[in-house]
Amino acid sequence: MDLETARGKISELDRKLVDMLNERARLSLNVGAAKRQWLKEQGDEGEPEVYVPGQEKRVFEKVRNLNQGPLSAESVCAIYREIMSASISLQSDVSVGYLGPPGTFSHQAAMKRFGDSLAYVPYAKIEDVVAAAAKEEITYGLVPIENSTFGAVVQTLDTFAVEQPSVKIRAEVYLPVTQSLLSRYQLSAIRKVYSHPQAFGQSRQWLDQHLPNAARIDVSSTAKAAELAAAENYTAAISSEVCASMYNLDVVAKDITSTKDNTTRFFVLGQSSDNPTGDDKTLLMFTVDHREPGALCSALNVFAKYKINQTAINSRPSRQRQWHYMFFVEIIGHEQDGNVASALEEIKSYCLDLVVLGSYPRQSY
Ligand SMILES: O=C(O)C(=O)C[C@]1(C(=O)O)C=C[C@@H](O)C=C1
Repeated sequence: MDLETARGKISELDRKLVDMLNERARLSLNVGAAKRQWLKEQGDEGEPEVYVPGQEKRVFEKVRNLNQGPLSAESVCAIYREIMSASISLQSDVSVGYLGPPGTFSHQAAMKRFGDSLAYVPYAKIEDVVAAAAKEEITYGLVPIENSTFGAVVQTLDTFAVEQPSVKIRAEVYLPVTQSLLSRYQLSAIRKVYSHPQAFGQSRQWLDQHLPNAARIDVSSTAKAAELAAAENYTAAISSEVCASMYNLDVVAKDITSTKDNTTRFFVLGQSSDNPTGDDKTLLMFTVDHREPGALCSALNVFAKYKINQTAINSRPSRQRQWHYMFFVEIIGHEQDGNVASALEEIKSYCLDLVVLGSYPRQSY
């Protein structure tokens, strides 16, 4: 086929594609109206949830399976990400808060999950993102929960303990994370390194080897670190490569993370969890009476009894009583699944307080 013919055919197809995209958009408006109507029938005058992670997972799985190439599954999914982003923004004005400034891994994870058509709002602290989501200053908030190299993000767990009744986890997002050393200086001239404690933890071996004498200063985010390194002499930041161009820095060393496949998991917080999809996880937060021998063990045994798998367990000081802990346990299943509901009922007798932080579709990306 010659150039002119091929371009002519593409142009014809583009016309059809735009028509079809708009047809899909009109259907999405119908979906929005149907959700509103359903809520009204339930006597709820509030706004329906526009972002439905379970439905998006089904759409992504379907288009992946339908795809015959030559486009890669990733390309088709990226296109669909933007189609659904536009669909969300058509249904409602949706804003997503994240730990800023722009360029942080939280920002990248938010963009990965919500696409280009929504409004993004940076906050200086994880606590501020959670509080903003709780007050509905933003529609959704995105917070880091754990990293595959350095473990739990304790600020997020501690914030859940404070804000727990007012936000629900709605979705999880995984983002591959590559840390780099950014600076205006060569390695030998660097005296001080700024970064977030998580990024220092993920790059400790490289730093010990290559910059053992440079001071390591914790700041609120990796993008904040880049901003500071751009303004101060003889300093560097451990940050994302994205921040090099954003803050006018050079990439002095690329991929300094201690482990391969370093990945951070994030939660999307909103007003409610999604409906069960048949493949969900649930995060619980509880305390047990530590004067009772084996209290934690008795609580966890309930999950074994109902054949519920636990995927993670973390503990944080309760801050109410010394040597008293808040446990965070993630299990397979949805709060509304029969076996989970029964286990939650039973486990209450072993817990001083039990909060379901949310149920969300299981993701691998
Ligand atoms: O099915 C829905 O609930 C929709 O709002 C439609 C749609 C889509 O465009 O496919 C849009 C946003 C949701 O996150 C999921 C799916």
